[in-house]
Order: sequence, then C-alpha cells, then structure tokens
Amino acid sequence: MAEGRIIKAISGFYYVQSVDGIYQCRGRGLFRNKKITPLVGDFVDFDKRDGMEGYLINIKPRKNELIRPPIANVDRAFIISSAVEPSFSSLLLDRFLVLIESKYIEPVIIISKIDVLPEKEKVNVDNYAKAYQSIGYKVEQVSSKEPFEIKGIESYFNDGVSVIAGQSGVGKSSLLNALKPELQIKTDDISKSLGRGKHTTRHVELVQLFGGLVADTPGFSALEFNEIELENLGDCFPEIRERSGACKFRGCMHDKEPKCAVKEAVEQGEISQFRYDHYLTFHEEIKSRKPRY
Ligand SMILES: Nc1nc2c(ncn2[C@@H]2O[C@H](COP(=O)(O)OP(=O)(O)OP(=O)(O)O)[C@@H](O)[C@H]2O)c(=O)[nH]1
Ligand SMILES: [Zn+2]
Repeated sequence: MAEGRIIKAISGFYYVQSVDGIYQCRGRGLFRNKKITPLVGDFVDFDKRDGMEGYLINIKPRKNELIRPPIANVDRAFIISSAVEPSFSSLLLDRFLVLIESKYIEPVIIISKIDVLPEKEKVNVDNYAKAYQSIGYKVEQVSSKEPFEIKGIESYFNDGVSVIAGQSGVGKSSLLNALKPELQIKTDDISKSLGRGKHTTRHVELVQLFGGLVADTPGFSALEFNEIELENLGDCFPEIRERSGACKFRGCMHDKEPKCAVKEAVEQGEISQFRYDHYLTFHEEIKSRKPRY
C-alpha cells in the first residue's frame, strides 16, 4: 500500500500525488457504501497497479473541508481585497476572515491594485493594514501589473495547500497568473465569458507553486455564516478570542454584559472599533438566522 494526496478529480478518476509520481486511481465501490466521497486535497492510502494506476483504499481524517470548491485539508487562504475598483471594504474582509478562522485555516491578507491607488488614499489603506497587522495577521500590498510588487509573497506558498479568496474583480486570477504564468487563468481583460467564467462549472485542481500547492479555483464563494454558531463567533476574531477569558461572565457575548474585557479593550483602543462593530453586525446576523432542522 502507498500513500499520497489527491490533487485532481475528474470523471471518476482521482489523481494521487505520491513520492514517485502521480497515480491515476479509481475509488471502487468502497466509498459509495460509506457515504464518503474522496475530495481534492485528501490524504489517501492506495494500492498500486501497473502503469501508474491504482485503487484508493482509505481516506485519512480531514482537518477541514470547503464545499465550493470541493477541497479538503486547506492550510492557508489568501484573502484578496482590492485597494480600489472595487474599493477597499473592511466589512467584507472581516467576513472572509471569520469564515476562514472558523475552518482553522491561516489567513493572509493581500491588498491588491495598489498601483492605481490615488496618493491621498494611501494613508487610509495603510492604516487598515496596520490595524490588521496589530491583530497578528500578515498583510501585504501588491500589484499584479508590476511583477516586482508581488515578489514578497512568494514565500507564503512554501508548503501545504493554499486557496485564493476574495470578491469578484479584486484580481484573484491576475495574481495567480502573475505568480505562475503557465496557469493562464482567464481574467476580465480577456473576457471570461469565452472561457471558464464564473458560471462555468469546472473541476478544481491543486497546482504546484513555490514548493506548496494552490487551488486553481477561488475558495469561499458563499459568504453566509450558516455553519458558525453564535457562541463560536468571538473565537473567529483573534483579539476577542485572546481576551474573552477575562470577561466576568462565562459565555459572555461581549454585547450588553457588564465587566466585559472585550468592551474594555475597545474603550482603551486596544481593539479597533471597526472590528468590534463588525463582530456585533455578524452577531446580529447569526442571531436572526432561521433555525435549521
Ligand atoms: N491596475 C491593476 N489592475 C488589476 C490588478 N489586478 C487585477 N487587475 C484588473 O482587475 C480586473 C479584475 O481582475 P481579475 O484577475 O479578473 O479578478 P478576479 O478576482 O479573478 O475576478 P472574478 O473572476 O470575477 O472573481 C481586470 O481587469 C484586471 O486586469 C492590479 O494589481 N492592478
Ligand atoms: Zn465579554
């Protein structure tokens, strides 16, 4: 038996990257009975057959799993937030951050299109960058139009599986193409309607990039907090997570409760007001969610 990782799945075949190459594997009936579908990103055991073929035997436990694109064991997510067009939105960025934190994925914040950011708006974007850095997040400002502007982020891809996330038009495809020109992912410049655009269903593939693997399809396309429970929301904000133990009441929601360490930190300026406001916004959103049965 051999070990490997599924890097591509297409019409019933799973392509498993192993130490000695890529094996084309079938799943057999095994997984259908167990109601578990192998996913790209899965670590698997497989039986080798002649000519780089094989059969999947076992799927190892997953650290996490995304639905769109279907991919397992994601280590890192690059959240692309453009400085302009569309203009920078800390609310949207926080939405991505919460979803990514909830899946135990390490976020890296990329502020794109800085080449077209007017001089007078630079301070504003810099201030946000500093606010996120002070929480402990990695923040990089890049331009995909000037290759030297992306050099600094290559080392983030050194290991594991990364996904690129961000709203439409922020430059996800452009960034991937700038990092790995062979990908030739269609961008708005080349009219996506001709190729694999937003509405074309296509498979996801993990491709090699600077020592690690990156999904060639953006992650976190759905931005609802359907899977996040109210009591776990605070844990998705690192600066709230690290202070919640000091709140007077166990299970403090950091809202109306007295002697709340989080609200005190906001008053002291240790937690940014905008982050706390977004916490409350998401809190309301989850609270008013229709119950699921
Ligand atoms: N000036 C400038 N324009 C950029 C940069 N990155 C992307 N663009 C432009 O922004 C537009 C959108 O870029 P895409 O790479 O297609 O964005 P995307 O995030 O992949 O978009 P979706 O596929 O819709 O999610 C294109 O016209 C790009 O040329 C950048 O760093 N600087
Ligand atoms: Zn509290």
